[in-house]
Amino acid sequence: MLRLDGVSRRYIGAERAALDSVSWQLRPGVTGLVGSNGAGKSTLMRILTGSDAPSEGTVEWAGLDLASASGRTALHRELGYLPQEFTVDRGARCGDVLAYIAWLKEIPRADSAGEVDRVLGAVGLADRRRTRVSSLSGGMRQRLGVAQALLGRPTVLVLDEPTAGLDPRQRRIVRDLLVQEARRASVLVSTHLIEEVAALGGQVALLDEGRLRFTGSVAELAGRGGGTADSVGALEQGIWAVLDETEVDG
Ligand SMILES: Nc1ncnc2c1ncn2[C@@H]1O[C@H](COP(=O)(O)OP(=O)(O)OP(=O)(O)O)[C@@H](O)[C@H]1O
Repeated sequence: MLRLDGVSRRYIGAERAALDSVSWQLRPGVTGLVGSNGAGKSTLMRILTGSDAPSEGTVEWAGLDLASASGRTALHRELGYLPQEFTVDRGARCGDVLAYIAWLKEIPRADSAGEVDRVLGAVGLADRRRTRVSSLSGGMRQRLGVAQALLGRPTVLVLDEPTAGLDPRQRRIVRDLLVQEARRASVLVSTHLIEEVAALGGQVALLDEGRLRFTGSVAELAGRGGGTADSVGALEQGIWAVLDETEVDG
């Protein structure tokens, strides 16, 4: 279980904490992470994956503190992460990029080629193994980023806006893929699209100005908005209701 306890993150010179006393754990299945621009979603994801350290509080994976090298190593064996800015050598071929990441992930050499083909197929890039990254469209590059996160069948998947820049059909392909992955993994997906949260189902975590304002199921959040989980309008209303409630509570 990946877990945050009292986590805050203050960037030097910033007026407020990017994350403020967040205690939370990532559950099995899919969780949509929502919040407005600057709410702290990417910061939370960097801290959860051990890419950044909290200013206060602890992050634990399977009982090990991510402040320790052993904790980070244990997590990285199980983790697939798509950071907000996924950058790779544009001159490299897609298959080589993935083979290199497979090597970093310590996937056995005998399995590497098969695994590269599997993840390329999963994101609809099966025919792009020898294509250079520079020749991909923006949406294809984004899907390559999703593909690298899937290498090695991780049990924890953290994806920062994986469907950003994808057309509706591709968004759906990636979304269905994540729902499928969530049958055997804990999947955290940040998004600005409420309809995406509805389509993913599962859990929702709502961040606002660095504070975790809601965690619960899509159905619960929609219920706060006076509707059912399949209603995007009810989910939007639910988010507003949560933010209003918290303001009143101070
Ligand atoms: N490296 C940094 N240095 C200083 N401030 C930062 C840094 N990274 C993020 N911030 C600030 O921390 C806050 C949270 O940013 P973060 O990127 O985590 O939000 P977000 O919810 O992912 O936003 P978006 O939806 O726009 O991607 C913002 O106020 C941002 O300006």
